Amino acid sequence: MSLQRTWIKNPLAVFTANELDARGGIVVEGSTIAEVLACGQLPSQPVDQIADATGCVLMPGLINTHHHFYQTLTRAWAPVVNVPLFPWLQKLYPVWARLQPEALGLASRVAMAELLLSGCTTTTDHHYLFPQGMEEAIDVQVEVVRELGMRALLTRGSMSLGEEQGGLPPEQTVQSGDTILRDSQRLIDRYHQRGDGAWMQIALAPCSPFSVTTDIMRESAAMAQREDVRLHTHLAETLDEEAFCLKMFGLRTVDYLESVGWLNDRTWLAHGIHFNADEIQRLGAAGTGICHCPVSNMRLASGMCPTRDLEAAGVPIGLGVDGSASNDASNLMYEARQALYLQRLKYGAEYVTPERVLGWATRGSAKLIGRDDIGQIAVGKQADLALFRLDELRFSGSHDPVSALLLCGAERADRVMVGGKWRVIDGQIVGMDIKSLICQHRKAAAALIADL
Ligand SMILES: Nc1nc2[nH]c(O)nc2c(=O)[nH]1
Repeated sequence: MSLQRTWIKNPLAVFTANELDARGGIVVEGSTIAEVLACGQLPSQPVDQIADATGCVLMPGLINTHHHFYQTLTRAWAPVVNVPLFPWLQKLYPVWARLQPEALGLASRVAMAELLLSGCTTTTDHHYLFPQGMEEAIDVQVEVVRELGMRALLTRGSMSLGEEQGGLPPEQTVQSGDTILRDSQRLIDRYHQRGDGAWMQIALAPCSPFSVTTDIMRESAAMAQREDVRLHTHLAETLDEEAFCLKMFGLRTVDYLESVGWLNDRTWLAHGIHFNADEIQRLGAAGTGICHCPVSNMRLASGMCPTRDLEAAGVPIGLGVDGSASNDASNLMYEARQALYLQRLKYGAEYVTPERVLGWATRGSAKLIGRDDIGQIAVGKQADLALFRLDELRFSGSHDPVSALLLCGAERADRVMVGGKWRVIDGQIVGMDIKSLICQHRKAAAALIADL
């Protein structure tokens, strides 16, 4: 049986994340991109369907490389609106310790729906809370990913260093090393897909230096190498974390990372702000990736990721929205806009261009999660695509369409395709009752903080 061929025709402009000319549109065959047409070029063979992209910017689906979906239940919670990371976490841990599977399912659905509507086709999630009753948290998320038809890299997060051992999280939120490793192995065996076109992948993600033991860092690295899966953690997010590492381990953060076997190209780090020049060179030599989370870094006043210095040293840069208790939006286009403006303050307008930032959100993010089959428009890549209409009021009078996406504040895709299937049409998620989801999610969010 021949595969269905769809010509996405007549785009106003195309951002390919490479040097290709795709002004003639692209042909999708089954789940992949079969033809990239230069200006005026026609498909080489007949097509079954035409998708009219008139007035739209066509681009690769965005890729989100850091999130905590469950935190959509604690957005804009008054007690933590005006505090930095450590007190923010200490106030929130007891709330999050109440999380149960149904609420996690709703939270994950809300986060992914927001991402999808912002043009995101692949997301990661860093889930590190497994209180009683939540042993199958990642399994719950797998079901939601499948329901929404996105690609995902779900990370098995963990916390094992409780307050009694000098860590930050309370005892009821930590697990034993054995439990963490057993579940990590189970999830890899059950869900991790390999190769081009993978829909579901698993990575290992001990939470942060102040919430996990060195043993679990080392053992996770060993398992990741044995199973060939990726490693993820928070690092160098705040100066409090740096002080913690110096006090607890007698090491700066990157030395600590190296000491536990993580300074390599299997690892990508969330935030990556507080590095010195030598550490930046070492991260680059190792090929360790950094996920820049500008909104969270501003919200928690954590600092500013040194993206240009990192890139100059060879560090791959991607983008992430971070958890919704510190952003509080799961909109990757909005995040890209914030990255553009924040980074311009440090590195100037000439370096921090819309194309560079969209590159971080697509091809750069793909590299962080070890994928070459997504994040750009080229023949043979997965047909993960986003189309943004530029006929809304906010774009009126704009000239350069790709720049306009960020400068005029695009926030909602008109159409989104994942692996050749339309998941968003006319700005609506296919088959999803958003009103009902909001109603259930709001109830779950209210229940989580009730009586506190
Ligand atoms: N922005 C965030 N940083 C963190 N560090 C840590 O241990 N947990 C978190 C988190 O949820 N968000």
